[in-house]
Amino acid sequence: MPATALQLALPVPLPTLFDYTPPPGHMAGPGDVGRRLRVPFGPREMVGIVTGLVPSAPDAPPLREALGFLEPCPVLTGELWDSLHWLARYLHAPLGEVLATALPATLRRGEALPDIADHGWQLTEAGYTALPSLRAGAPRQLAEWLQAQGQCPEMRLDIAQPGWRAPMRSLHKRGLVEEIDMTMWPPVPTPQIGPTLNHAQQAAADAIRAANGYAPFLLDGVTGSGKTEVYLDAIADCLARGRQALVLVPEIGLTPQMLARFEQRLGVPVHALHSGLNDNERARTWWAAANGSAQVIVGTRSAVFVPLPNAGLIVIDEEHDSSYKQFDGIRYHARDFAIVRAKTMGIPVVLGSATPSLETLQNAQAGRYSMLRLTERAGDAKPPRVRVLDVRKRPLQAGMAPEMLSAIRSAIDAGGQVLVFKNRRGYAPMLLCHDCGWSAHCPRCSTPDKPTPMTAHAGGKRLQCHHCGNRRPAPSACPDCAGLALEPQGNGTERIEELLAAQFTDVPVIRIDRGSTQRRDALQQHFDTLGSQPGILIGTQMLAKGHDLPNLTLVAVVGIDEGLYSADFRSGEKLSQLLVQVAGRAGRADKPGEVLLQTHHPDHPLLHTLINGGYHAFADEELALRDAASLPPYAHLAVLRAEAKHVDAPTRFLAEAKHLLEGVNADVQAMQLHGPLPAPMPRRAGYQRMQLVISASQRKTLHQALGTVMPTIRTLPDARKLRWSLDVDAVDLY
Ligand SMILES: Nc1ncnc2c1ncn2[C@@H]1O[C@H](COP(=O)(O)OP(=O)(O)OP(=O)(O)O)[C@@H](O)[C@H]1O
Ligand SMILES: [Zn+2]
Repeated sequence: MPATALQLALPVPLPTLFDYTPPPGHMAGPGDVGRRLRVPFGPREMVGIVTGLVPSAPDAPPLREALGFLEPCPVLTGELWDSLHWLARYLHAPLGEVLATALPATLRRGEALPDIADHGWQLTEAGYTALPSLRAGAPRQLAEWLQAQGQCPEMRLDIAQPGWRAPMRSLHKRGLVEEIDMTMWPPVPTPQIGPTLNHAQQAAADAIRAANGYAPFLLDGVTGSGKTEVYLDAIADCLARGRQALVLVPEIGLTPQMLARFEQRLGVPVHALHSGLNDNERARTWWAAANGSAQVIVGTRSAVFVPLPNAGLIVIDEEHDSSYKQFDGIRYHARDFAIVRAKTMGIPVVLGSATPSLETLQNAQAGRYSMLRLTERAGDAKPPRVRVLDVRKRPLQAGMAPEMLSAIRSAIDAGGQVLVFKNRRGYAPMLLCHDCGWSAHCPRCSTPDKPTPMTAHAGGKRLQCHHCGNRRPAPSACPDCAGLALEPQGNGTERIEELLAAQFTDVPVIRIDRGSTQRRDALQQHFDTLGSQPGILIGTQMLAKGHDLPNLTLVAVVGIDEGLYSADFRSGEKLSQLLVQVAGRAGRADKPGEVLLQTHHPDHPLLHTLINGGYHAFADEELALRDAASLPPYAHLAVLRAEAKHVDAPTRFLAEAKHLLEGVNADVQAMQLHGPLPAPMPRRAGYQRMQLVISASQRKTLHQALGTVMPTIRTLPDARKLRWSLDVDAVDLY
């Protein structure tokens, strides 16, 4: 009988699988597929996944021997296993890298499977005694909370007390708390009843409940229309059928409040998966899903890889959000992969948005998705009134017209809250010498033709490149003429904050952007600081989506003009989504909302269409334009990118790739190749960036061509020397 070898996918950038003889004493069998195996690879050790069994030919050179399995059972099985194979083929990516991306980091590194017994905490006797005399601070606050809870599992702490680990450690050191094993979940509070669904919500909920098997829905509901209530109804129905539900949300949307709301309403533990968790926590949730003990999983992009042995529903909130697309490594799109999984599992999938992506709208129009519309706001809330403010020739302060400032004043005086939106972080987008015209550029991202300005921060004292992260102190004198007339040009959120804080000393003025809100719970802390009192929030697109601030009555949009004339074909879509979403924060409860949109281009067709016809009018026009220009969603794109310190090698590599693609047989004539050309951002962090855009009207054509040439492209001599990537369905051509 010929011996059987194990075939393995390893996390290496090669499209091949690797054969090994089984570890000593093990007879390979079909049950090994999907198991993690440690193997020698070159001088190193690696963890791979068994993909199949192969007969080892007696006359072939001897294979290396595997070191050992990491556990007795497969970690990847069933539908997820099949879907990941599909994903590797679709992205033309090595299977080993795709499988590694799907696994939680600890499992990828070869650590043991997590212990999913539930750990919890409680006060000790000493803790109860010492509590009244503890100093005020985080540990005391946590101890008081624990006293009220009795015993509390860690997962509940993650939701209700974000940042609990440090104060818990401090209490633990003093013997005031102890860790306990909570194999049984304490009951979640009895589910709270939500608002009675309105007619449109009920119709949407009924349609989802009636679905049988794979059924994709677009829940297209204006901002504040109560899409979340429809999701909750669908999830409750899924739980009642004894099935698991996966909810994908954008990075920004996953707040402790949102999790708590889901848990209260569903009456079961809600398992979160997001970048704020450590690797062990992520692995625990992943494995709890694989065991079916996690019934509801709410997570950001990478949560699309959780195993769902007993799935009943997938929800993708804000389906248009760009954070669903992975921008490096394995460039998957979580929304699209979620739909593929739903199809394989034969379950409904709900895509929700007030501003659906054009891809999704086109799928709905073509009848591939059922369209569910919520055209009115829920409850008594009314849509906000939108006014365009023409600021040509107006005197501006920190980029804001006097009418804007007085509107903010009126809103505050009426007891409301104001959101000032400016999609530019920092103090000013540029530092300029008024004497000689010198300006600060990033030395790592600029080219002679295309200088990249550095953004001024801290009132102009620091410089930062928003493309590569390069930072340095601002010079005190002009490096060219030694003059002292260095001036920050233009306006970012910091400068707006400076002005508003000086003018509105009677209310809190809070800036929210990536600079001020590094930590996940910081955003909520900002909201808590504000409470329901009058005040001003200044923010970038972090503030545009998903937040429900009942007292927000005015949204002041300062400066969107940069976006109106961008070269990227998706810029109109992105800008429209951003504007509609940010406008949608106003007037979500009983107080009416107003949106003031300041621009130097009041007659721009995009603004005109959006304001008079709304997002759908824009989308219809834009879809017609895309169709005429053969752009996505009417064409399918892949971008081959390459970069190096010097531009020659990337150019040569892409030219060879192009040559190979041109050589593919005749039935792929319907394919267009653009490039090699410098990327719209031709240099970043010292690397020259080139790209080749491949497009085809038929998805199949594109994939046939890529399938034919990618294996050869990987073996080109330059492929090993360069940084390069293939991005199928690229979203950004940057
Ligand atoms: N049927 C209803 N009756 C009364 N209030 C409701 C109803 N449905 C939802 N609401 C309330 O309306 C508000 C908006 O709901 P929700 O946050 O679900 O909207 P959304 O469609 O997700 O909005 P967005 O897309 O802007 O985030 C919430 O405060 C919610 O509690
Ligand atoms: Zn830079």
